[in-house]
Amino acid sequence: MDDVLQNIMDHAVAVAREAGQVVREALCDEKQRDVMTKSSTVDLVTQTDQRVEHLIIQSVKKKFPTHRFIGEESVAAGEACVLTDDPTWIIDPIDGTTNFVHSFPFVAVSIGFSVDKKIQFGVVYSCLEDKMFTARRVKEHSVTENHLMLFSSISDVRRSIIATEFGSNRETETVEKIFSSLRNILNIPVHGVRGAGTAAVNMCLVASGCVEAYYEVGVHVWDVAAGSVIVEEAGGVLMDVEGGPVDLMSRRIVAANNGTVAHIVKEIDAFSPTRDDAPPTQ
Ligand SMILES: O=P([O-])([O-])O[C@@H]1[C@@H](O)[C@H](O)[C@@H](O)[C@H](O)[C@@H]1O
Ligand SMILES: [Mg+2]
Ligand SMILES: [Mg+2]
Repeated sequence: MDDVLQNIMDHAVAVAREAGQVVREALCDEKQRDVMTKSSTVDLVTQTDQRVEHLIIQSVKKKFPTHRFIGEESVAAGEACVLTDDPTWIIDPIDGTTNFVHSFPFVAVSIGFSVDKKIQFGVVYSCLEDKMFTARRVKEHSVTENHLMLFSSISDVRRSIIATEFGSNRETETVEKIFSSLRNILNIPVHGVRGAGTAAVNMCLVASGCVEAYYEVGVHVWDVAAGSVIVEEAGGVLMDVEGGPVDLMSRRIVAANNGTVAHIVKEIDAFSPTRDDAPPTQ
């Protein structure tokens, strides 16, 4: 399986880089950043998100015709978000669409690959920074990135920077929960709170020692699938926001450099969005 998996991963890296070039070119063309909305007026999508996802899926289908897909924009168009044991590509064609629309410099192509419901490798290409983060689930740590800094060994959360996002749900109750968690984290106190505007890049910031932890409630499996293996293979830990094992379909995640910092979970005012794999409502 090793050579076969490496061949698949090599293709993921190549198609992520190709997709990143499409994103960079689209950034220069207002039309290709025209905004449409999905679950809320601030949950943005553009024709470029859709075009990049199509490019990736068609490229993979040619080489690996039996593989399955979970793509953010395919799910938005009505495809089921169901993870089977089959080889499955979990794709966020543009993670950080709001950043893309506003030319804010953190925009990633995120590709996770699953077999037997386990993420085998992750590829996150931060395409405006031209940083390619990859990791493959093997015994030894396998994270590669051309700018990887030292993984953070900080275990005192009062000396940490924590990353999070405000998401795209503006319902009063959700916003209250988000600010309640933010207040609790800030009052630890931590050195700072940051957000790149993309879950995948936030997780790569954990893996590269730039922040000590990232948490969010409201993400989707395509936001975090690739980053999950990049964090773990860098030596980090994943957890649910209330502690316990992470469930990538639950829309809740903590990614931390170590188990001590992961205890920020006790500060998070958790809630449970509708799961990614929930049956469609009639
Ligand atoms: O939509 P997208 O840009 O692919 O992904 C984004 C995530 O990376 C981010 O963590 C979340 O807060 C945003 O609401 C959005 O979901
Ligand atoms: Mg995303
Ligand atoms: Mg996206």
